[in-house]
Amino acid sequence: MEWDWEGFRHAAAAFPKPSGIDFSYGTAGFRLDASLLASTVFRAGVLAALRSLSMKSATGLVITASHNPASDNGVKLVDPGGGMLAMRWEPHANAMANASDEHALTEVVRKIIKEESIAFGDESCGKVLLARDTRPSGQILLAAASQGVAAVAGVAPVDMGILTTPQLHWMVCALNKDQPATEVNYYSHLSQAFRTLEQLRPDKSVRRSSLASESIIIDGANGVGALKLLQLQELLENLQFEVRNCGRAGEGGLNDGVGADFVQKEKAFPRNFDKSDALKKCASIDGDADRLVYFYFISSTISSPSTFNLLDGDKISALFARFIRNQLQSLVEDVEEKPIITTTLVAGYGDVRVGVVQTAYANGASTKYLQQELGLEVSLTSTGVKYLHEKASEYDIGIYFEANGHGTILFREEFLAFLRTKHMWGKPSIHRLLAVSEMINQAVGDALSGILMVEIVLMYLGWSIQDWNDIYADLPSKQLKVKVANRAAIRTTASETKVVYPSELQKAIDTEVGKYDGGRSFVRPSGTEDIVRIYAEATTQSTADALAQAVAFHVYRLAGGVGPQPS
Ligand SMILES: CC(=O)N[C@H]1[C@@H](OP(=O)(O)O)O[C@H](CO)[C@@H](O)[C@@H]1O
Ligand SMILES: [Mg+2]
Repeated sequence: MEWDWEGFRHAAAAFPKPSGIDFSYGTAGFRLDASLLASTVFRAGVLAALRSLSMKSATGLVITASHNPASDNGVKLVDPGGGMLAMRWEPHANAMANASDEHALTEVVRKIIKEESIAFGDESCGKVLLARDTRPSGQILLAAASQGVAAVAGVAPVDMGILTTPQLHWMVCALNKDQPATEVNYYSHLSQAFRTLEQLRPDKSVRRSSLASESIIIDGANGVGALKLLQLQELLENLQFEVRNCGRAGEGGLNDGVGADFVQKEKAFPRNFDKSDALKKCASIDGDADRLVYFYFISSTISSPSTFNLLDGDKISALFARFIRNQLQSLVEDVEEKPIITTTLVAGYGDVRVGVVQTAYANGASTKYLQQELGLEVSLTSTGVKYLHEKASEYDIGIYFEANGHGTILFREEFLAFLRTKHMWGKPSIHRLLAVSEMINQAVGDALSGILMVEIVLMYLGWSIQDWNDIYADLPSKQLKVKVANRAAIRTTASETKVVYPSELQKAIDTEVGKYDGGRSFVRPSGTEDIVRIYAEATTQSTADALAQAVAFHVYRLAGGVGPQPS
């Protein structure tokens, strides 16, 4: 098959790059005001098509700006395994997005084809699955991406319509395993696994604690996830949830005072929730349904003030880790002698490596709980799901979550194959682990499958949301942002916990940390905004606040702060 370069240039010329913008494939793809994105998504379509040819498998592309305002949009690329675009290809994405015109773009594409040894022939055929969230700009941008895919010889775009980001990841993964890449199959997979886990509950009569409630109220962020939750609900007999903020008239706009990012950052009710929901189990997902947090409110009494309780990604991770650990423990023959299962010797398999992956933003109390209470190995990576996912895939069972609520549980294929051959052992824990691997999205963090997992674990334990919250108390923490002239001026090491440049900055942070009992602080340049983030933890809220303030001041002073100086 001949590449029609003239046709390619012609197609690209219809999507001129806006001048004066430097596009960057950040922590999670390109994201910007929607009016500036047509050229970028066309080019992302071209890249997804090239990646498909290079891997001889289907890839994916989703138009979304997640928790950002409705006027923004963005594009995320999905690799054949269902994970995010291989980091090695990100420079290609940047080079293409920033090519000045169709001629420069053609040169960049030729270079990528050569570097990646992409072959074109009659037999070469690729496929790119495309989806979008509910943003008004989505349809036009998806059409641009589709034209980008079609501009590459031998690659077909397939429009999957409106989906959550994790649904598209799941479908790319399914398609490449020759399974039906349909929404119906996604729901039936999740709901079937949920039912299996319900049936495998050890003691169905386990008494729920007083606050345990079957029902759950979910804030859908007025986005795509809300619509999909309603579809999922139809297949679940024993799990009731009420979805608020579905984008109905009068409920407000996408991500506008609603959604997981809002709830996690503000530690406050999203719109359409209030004090009348006291003691109810509530959850919130983000605008593309790849993040999940839980929360509940306790009203004030004569002796205590009201509290808004957030159960973030760290707490979800701890709950999942506890469940996985318990299931594995019952696979070990001499449980008594092996109460701690960082590695568990399972007859016929050997050491099962279980690990939990966190970033430096994980609350110190969660790390302590995982290590000391559960006896699990905890690894630290840089911020960004792509790093956590990669690390988690090194384990037989790897649990990863960012504090913001994005995460999942990954099972190594060899370990699952082993479990499948051991069905005859008759141990329910084998069937439970297999069902969890079917229910929880193996491609990427998925709020929908996350909700099912949280609910089933609470059901097993007979726990209320408050019981779950009480597994550990978060250390008081504070996050601040400082605007600097050039965020690249700060360089870090040790999974972003130490500054290497400017070196005086780390010395100043160490001095400040030394002043506070139990203090911890680090700074890093954001990968999604033009700022430096400051994180501080201490034994009281006022000392955590003071430590964060002091460190923010040093960032401003030593790393080229602009605008108002932190006090
Ligand atoms: C502290 C924080 O929440 N950082 C977020 C944020 O990245 P930054 O590089 O910190 O801007 O957005 C990322 C993409 O959604 C997410 O992966 C990450 O956890
Ligand atoms: Mg998201």
